[in-house]
Amino acid sequence: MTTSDMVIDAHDVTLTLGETAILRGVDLAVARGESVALLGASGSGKSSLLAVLTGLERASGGQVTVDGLDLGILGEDALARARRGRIGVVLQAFHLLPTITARENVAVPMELAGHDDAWDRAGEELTAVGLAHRLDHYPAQLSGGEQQRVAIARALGSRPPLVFADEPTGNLDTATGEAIMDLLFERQAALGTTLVVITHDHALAARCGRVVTLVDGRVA
Ligand SMILES: Nc1ncnc2c1ncn2[C@@H]1O[C@H](COP(=O)(O)OP(=O)(O)OP(=O)(O)O)[C@@H](O)[C@H]1O
Repeated sequence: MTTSDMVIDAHDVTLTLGETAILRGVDLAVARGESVALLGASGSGKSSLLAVLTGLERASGGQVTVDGLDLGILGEDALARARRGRIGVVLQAFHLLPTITARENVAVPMELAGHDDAWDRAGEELTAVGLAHRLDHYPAQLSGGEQQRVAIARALGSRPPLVFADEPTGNLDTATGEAIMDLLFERQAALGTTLVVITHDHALAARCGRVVTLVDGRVA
């Protein structure tokens, strides 16, 4: 496989905050269209690695390339643009804006990513995740599972090549969580998206094509 087939190509990544070595030489290569679980116990460094791979935190050492862009050499503005266009994120706690509707929550990031037809596409995305009847609802009017469906529509709406799902079922009961993962994998397969699922849940991790385990800031 060539480097260009890799959506994530990280070499010897270190992250040191204060005196603490948090990531200690992480190597991670994820191919286009792959689904990979990043599995690890609490404190193993999953969130820190996510922050580095999404450009929210700069690595202290090593090289991080995402969709062909070397994050280490980008300025802040270019990093922010890269995040908007290339990376979608589904978080555990939904993180929808409470004062705007489901449709607006999906449309706003699409507009920021430069899509002229964001409003129509937001409607289509929400329909694709089974929420055609909830377009004008505010987050507080939606169940936890429905809010997570909105979060999936929002993350995949701009068709980023790479989507991270950080404990995407964490706030949900088992059946709802499984339905959310079914939906996420279904949309990933339909769109050919690369998906990285960050989790401490072995059963969830096993549903991904490959499992990468982090132990104490290193890939085990
Ligand atoms: N700003 C910081 N300064 C110093 N240490 C930190 C900082 N942020 C995180 N850490 C430490 O880095 C280690 C990894 O934390 P991280 O949040 O990445 O782990 P995690 O695997 O995501 O854990 P969890 O599943 O509990 O969210 C932990 O020991 C944590 O205490």
